Amino acid sequence: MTTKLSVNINKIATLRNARGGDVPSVTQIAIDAQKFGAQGITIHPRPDERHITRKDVYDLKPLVTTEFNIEGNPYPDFIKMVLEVKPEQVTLVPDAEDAITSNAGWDCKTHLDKLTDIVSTFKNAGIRTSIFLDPNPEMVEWAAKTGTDRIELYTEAFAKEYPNDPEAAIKDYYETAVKATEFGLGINAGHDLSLENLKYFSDNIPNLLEVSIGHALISEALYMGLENTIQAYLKRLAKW
Ligand SMILES: CC(=O)[C@@H](O)[C@H](O)COP(=O)(O)O
Ligand SMILES: NCC(=O)COP(=O)(O)O
Repeated sequence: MTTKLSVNINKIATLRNARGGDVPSVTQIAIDAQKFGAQGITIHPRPDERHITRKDVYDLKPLVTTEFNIEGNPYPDFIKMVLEVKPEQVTLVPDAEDAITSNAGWDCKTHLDKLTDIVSTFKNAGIRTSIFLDPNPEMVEWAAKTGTDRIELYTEAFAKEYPNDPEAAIKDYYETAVKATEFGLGINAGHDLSLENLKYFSDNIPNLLEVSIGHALISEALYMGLENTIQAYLKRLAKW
């Protein structure tokens, strides 16, 4: 089983918004990223529209011919928009409106009733659900109780520790992935994954279905070009 690469294009919108026009075009990048081999497009429309706007979400829907993954904190407006757009997947992320970026996974035990209700709403609409989760094996059981299809391993801690001690960096993620498989949950991963750390991560996490990567990938594309960068990521994920 090869892990799918979903390219997060938030940072294209960041650059576009810097001048208020349509350069670079978020929609054209989505088309081209898929042409270059991306197996999904991920966006994270935040309430302040710092990068991806609501308009982007609707504009992108007909253009994503691979898999469309919309991430966000399930505020009522977010839920309404996702139900209207109907992406292949929605990823629930518990970040505060003013957070500089996503910075934690869900406490599924504390928020069990809320998450169960939201997961059910999306699944009844035919949208696959994924819950952003810290690498904590004990949280997997609570994630499973929500009825979610998948978890997304929040990989910032791995990315930070990997250069110093790869085995220590992967340990909790491996154990969480094993537990997720035991509970029948699909496994996604994302946040701060890069060309440097991705192969080690994907080689050591069993049953990894999808990685969503944006910040590093778009930054690396400034030097290598988008097509070369996407191809380099796909090579890291290939299981020869
Ligand atoms: C959930 C996650 O870790 C990232 O997908 C997040 O979307 C990054 O958001 P920013 O691009 O706003 O940093
Ligand atoms: N879910 C993670 C994602 O979509 C991209 O995170 P990052 O690569 O921008 O840190």
